Amino acid sequence: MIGKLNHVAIAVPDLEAAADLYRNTLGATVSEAVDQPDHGVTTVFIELPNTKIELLHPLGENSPIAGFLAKNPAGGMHHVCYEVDDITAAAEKLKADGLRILGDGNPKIGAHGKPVLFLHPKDLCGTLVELEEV
Ligand SMILES: CC[C@@H](C(=O)O)C(=O)SCCNC(=O)CCNC(=O)[C@H](O)C(C)(C)COP(=O)(O)OP(=O)(O)OC[C@H]1O[C@@H](n2cnc3c(N)ncnc32)[C@H](O)[C@@H]1OP(=O)(O)O
Ligand SMILES: [Co+2]
Repeated sequence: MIGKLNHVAIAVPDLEAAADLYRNTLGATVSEAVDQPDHGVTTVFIELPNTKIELLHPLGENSPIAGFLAKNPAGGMHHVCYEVDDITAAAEKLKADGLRILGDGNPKIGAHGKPVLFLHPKDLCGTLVELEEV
């Protein structure tokens, strides 16, 4: 069911410093910061030859990444995102297999304008997984 690795997300306490590090020290192609109010985060995307890195910083008072950054104040790897062809079919199969879909259970439009959803980290080897329909 899952296809390509779309991105690996890293939560960071200082988005500008992290973007500078990837741009100037690691020599990567780094986007501008974009607020994602529907997701409670600000994102910066880094283009790599075979995938993307998503830098995440909390936006607003109820950011879903606030707890993670409180536990990991220096930042850390937050989620991996796998591509799927049909997110509704994927969600139905995963629910039938007992995995918990986070939020209201329905896909939302993600940073690339495509439907995304998240699966509980305790159901997937301690790793928060995002699915993106491509
Ligand atoms: C920009 C849009 C989109 C895109 O297109 O790319 C994005 O990427 S948006 C990214 C931000 N959005 C989300 O992460 C949405 C889904 N996440 C959530 O709903 C929450 O973050 C969460 C997974 C439910 C965790 O919320 P939290 O408030 O931290 O809850 P708990 O404290 O109850 O955590 C439960 C349990 O899970 C552990 N945990 C939390 N976060 C992670 C994580 N990222 N990876 C692995 N494990 C995680 C947490 O430590 C708790 O464990 P215990 O302490 O053992 O109970
Ligand atoms: Co993501």
